[in-house]
Formats: sequence, structure tokens, C-alpha cells
Amino acid sequence: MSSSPAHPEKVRQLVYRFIRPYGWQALGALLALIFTAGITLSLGQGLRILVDQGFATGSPAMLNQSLALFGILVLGLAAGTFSRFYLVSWIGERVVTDIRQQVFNHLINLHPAFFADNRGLEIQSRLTADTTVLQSVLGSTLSIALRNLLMLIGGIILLFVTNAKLTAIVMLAIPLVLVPILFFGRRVRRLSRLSQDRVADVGSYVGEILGEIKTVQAYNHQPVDQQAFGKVSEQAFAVARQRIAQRAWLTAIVILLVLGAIGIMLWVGGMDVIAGRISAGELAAFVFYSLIVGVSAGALSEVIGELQRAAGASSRIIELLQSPQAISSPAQPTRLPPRVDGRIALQDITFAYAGREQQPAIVDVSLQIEPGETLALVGPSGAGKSTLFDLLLRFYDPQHGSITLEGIDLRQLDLAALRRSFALVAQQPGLFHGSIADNIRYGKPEASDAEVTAAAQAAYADEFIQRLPQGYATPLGDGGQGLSGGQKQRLAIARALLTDAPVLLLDEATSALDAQSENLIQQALPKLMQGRTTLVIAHRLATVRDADRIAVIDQGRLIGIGTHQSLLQDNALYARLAALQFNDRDQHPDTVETEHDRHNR
Ligand SMILES: Nc1ncnc2c1ncn2[C@@H]1O[C@H](COP(=O)(O)OP(=O)(O)OP(=O)(O)O)[C@@H](O)[C@H]1O
Repeated sequence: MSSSPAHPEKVRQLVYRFIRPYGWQALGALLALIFTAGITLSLGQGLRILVDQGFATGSPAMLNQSLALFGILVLGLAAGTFSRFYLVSWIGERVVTDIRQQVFNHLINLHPAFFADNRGLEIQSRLTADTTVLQSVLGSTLSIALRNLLMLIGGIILLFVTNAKLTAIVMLAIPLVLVPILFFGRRVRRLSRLSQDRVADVGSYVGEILGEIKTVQAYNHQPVDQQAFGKVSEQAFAVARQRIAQRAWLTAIVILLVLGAIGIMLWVGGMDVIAGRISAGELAAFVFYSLIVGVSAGALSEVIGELQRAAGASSRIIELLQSPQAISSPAQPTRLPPRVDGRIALQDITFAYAGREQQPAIVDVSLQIEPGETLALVGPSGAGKSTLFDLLLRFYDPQHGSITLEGIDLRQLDLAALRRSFALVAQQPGLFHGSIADNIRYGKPEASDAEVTAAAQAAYADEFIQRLPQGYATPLGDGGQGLSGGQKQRLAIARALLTDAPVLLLDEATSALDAQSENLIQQALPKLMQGRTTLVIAHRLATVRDADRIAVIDQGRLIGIGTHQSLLQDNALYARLAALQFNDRDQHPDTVETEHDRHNR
């Protein structure tokens, strides 16, 4: 993704789009802001009256009256400040929560290729770190900025009212102040964006290392990682340092200019009081206002840097929100028949991954799969078998040709309806943090406990689950940590059984499961395949032999289709694969005593 700062117009659109639903709260916050600014500014008039009439006339009654008025104003100020703070912070938190949710909703539906181009962990940082920046800005900085802006404008107006001549001096200083704000502000924004990028680098680095901590430690890779991490975080620091240096300059210059102007003005005003041209109360009020103007200008210059930082963060969020959906449901989807039998046809499919256009992963594949049929896909590693599954689930669209389900092109179907027709058992079981029962229920959250247990029993998983200390409630770590490879596979099968989809996509695990688990899985499969159309990427002879037909894939091409016997005879690649790849022990599955057998004995 590019590092160009966001167009301010886009940032404004983003803020507007998300604040609009909370118009009443925003109006309330604005009124509270105006109210409190009004009171603060009127304190200056109170001060003038107090000095000129209370002190100057020496009347205690007048002093009492003035103080009573002051008390009321202060009470109003407290109440107004409460509402302002509460409402503005509320809007900030609310809007950021909405933005997070929308970004997440958008991301979770994006086509998988998007995540191949953009690092998942980097995106994660945008969702957390960037929205946190926005949160602090919208929740407090924006309120500070608005309050100070109002005070600045109100203060200047009252300065004019109090004494126009002195105010002219303040006005002269304003363009002087604006120049550095504009100059440094732009730099701060660019650096903020860079800084957030670097912070994201740090986040993704840690995420990746922690995800593979065993590999890191097994290869004693820690010193290398420590050094590399040091480099990444030092880069983040270097950019942050540049950013704060710019902000420090900005703040210092503005304070110097503003307070300098106030100093000059005080001198001129002092001369006027000495000469009797204005009253002491007037000068007191004037000083009060000029301090307000000075302090607000200083505060503004400081928070403008912060606002620029938010603009940097927003630009990264906007990019995410605007990343186009390459795969989505059509506007008018064709409905699938009420009963999907799993009739699938691939017609002249050619597909290449982005950036590998010269080497298509699937070339000219045509294939008919009949309802209820079990079709095994075999072929060497990298032949394109998993890619075929991805095309069926419409994670990608082929560049050429069409795939139909029940005679309807996949691109015409509602995505959710299409994917409901498939149950996927991937090579990596794809489990999540949560209980075992949650993981089995994944595709059918409303399933009853009895259904979960039945699915687990059919997948030969019930027995090991029952033996765990907390049974079905046993919590699993990230990615299903806490189970063996074979146990994870059986959970994945139970999950697929429970969703009860008409088409089963099964990618057999190639990892060396021990003979027992493999056998249990082998026993669970027929139940899974029963009455469904099944496509199985087969690595075991038993699966291959049980299949109705076998499709041999090599370098993305379909080079043979038939039964085990026929292919053994007339497909050289298949004969070679059969000799090499399919494990011998698969030929005698019945000789291995399974966990289940032992239990039943
Ligand atoms: N996300 C991707 N981006 C680019 N190329 C990819 C991607 N995924 C797979 N490929 C390439 O596409 C080809 C087919 O891969 P695929 O995963 O479908 O093979 P496979 O037959 O399932 O292999 P295996 O049996 O080893 O899992 C390979 O050459 C692979 O390098």
C-alpha cells in the first residue's frame, strides 16, 4: 500500500460519514462547547466590573454582588464542561467503535488474494493501532481543538470590543502564527503516517515471530530476531523522533509569537492606563482576553499536530475501507434449487494467481462431477489440486471458463448460498481459540449438544473428547493448540459432518499421522461421504480405491480420469504415484487395531 498522506477531503468525508448518525449528540456537544466558551469569555467582563466597580468604588455590597454573579457563572461553567466533556468523548468512542466494526466487516469479506498482497498482521495493526490514534483524537483532542478555536475567536472579538487599538497588535501577529502552523502541520502529517507504518511493522514482526515460536527456538534464531526487531523498532523510533521534533518546533514558535505579541500589547496598554486613557478594569479584562487568546492559540497549535496525526491514521483506515471487493455476490443472484445434489461442472477452466500470469495454476480443465459421486484428485505436489478447491469455493474467479453448481455459474450465485453448499475439511484443520464444542459447531452455531456429540461420534472423535478433563468444554488455544494432529483432523471432520452440506471438499492431511489416527480418520470418512458429492484430494490408497473416479492432475492440467485399475494401466504418472506416494499400510487398514476397537473390546 502506498504511503502517501490521505487527501484531507477524504479524511473529512470519513469523519462526516461516521459522525452523521450521531447528529443530536454532536449538536449537544456543540451547544455545550459554545455555552462553556461563552461563560469563560464573560468572566473577563466580570473581572472588569469587579476591578472598576467593586474594588475601585470600595463598596462591599457591590463586591458581594459581583462575587455572587461569579459564583453562578462558575456553576454554569462546571455543568457545561461536564456535558461537553461527556458528549464529545462519547462521540469519539462511539465513532471509533463504529469504524473498527466497519473495517472488520469489510475485511472479513474481502477475497483471500487481498491478504496475499497485504500482510495480515499489518492490517491488524491498522485495525487496532490506527483506530486507537483516532480514538484519542476524536475523544479528546477534537474537543480541545474546538474549545480553543471558539475561545480564540470569541477572545479576539471581545478584545476588539474592549480596546480596538490594542487588538490591532494581536491581529498583526496572527498571520505570523499561521505560517508555521501550515508549514509544520503538513510535515507532521506526513511523518505521522510514516510513524504509524513503522509501528505496524513492529506489530507484524512480533505477531509472526510469536506465531512460530517453536521454530524460532528450535533453530536458536532468537539473537537474529532480537537484532532484526531492534532494527524495526529503532526505525519506528527514528520516525517518531522526527515527528515530535517538528511538533516541538511548531509549539515553541507559536508560543513565542503569541506571547511576544501579548507582551508588546501589555506594554502599550500599560502606557494607556498610566496616561489615564483606559481604566484599570479595562486593562485587566484586556489582559484576561489576550491570555485566553494566547493560551488557545498555543493549545491549538499543539493539537493541530495531533489532528494531523489522526489524518495520517485515517488515511490508512480509509485505504482499508476502500480496498475493492474482487469477489462478491451479484446484485441479482440466481437462486439455487431447494435441494442441492452437488452436480458440478468445470468448463475449460484456466486460472493463474496474480503475479504468476505466465504460469497458470490450472490450465484448460473440464470436468463433470455427478451428484453423490466421490471423485479423488491425485497429482504431485503443486499440481493445482488445492487451487481447484479454492475455485469451487470462489475464493478466486478463473480467468477463463466457467464453473457451475446445479447448472448455475458460481458467479451468479449468492456467495453465502454457494458456500453453504460445501463442507470443507482442509489439510490444516483450521481450529480456533474456544472450546471443542464451539469448534465443532463452527459451521452451524445453532446445533444442539446432542447434534455436536453425534457428529463427534461419527468422526471417531467422541472418545478422546470424553477423556479430556473438561470434555466438550475443553478450551483450545489459538489455532486449536492442545490437541494432536490426528485429533484436530477428526474435529475438522466432525465440524464438516455437522454442517451437513451437499458437497464435501476433503483435503487429506499429508503430514505423517500415526497409523492409528489415520485409520480412525479413514473409518470416519465413509460416513462423511455417504449421500454427498465428494471431492477428495487423496494421498492414501484406501481413499483412492474407494473413490468412484480418480482425476489425475499434473502442472494444472487434467491428464487422466478413470478408476484405480484403469489408470494403473494407462496413466504412467498415476502408476508412478501409486507406487511411490500411497502408503503401504493403507492397503491393510483392517489389521491396525484402532482406539475405537480397543474401547469396544
Ligand atoms: N496464493 C498463491 N499465490 C501464488 N501462487 C500460488 C498460491 N497458492 C498456490 N500457488 C501456486 O499454484 C500452484 C498450485 O498450487 P496448489 O496448492 O493448488 O497445489 P496442490 O496440488 O494442492 O499441492 P499440494 O499437494 O502440495 O498441496 C503451485 O505452483 C503453487 O506454487
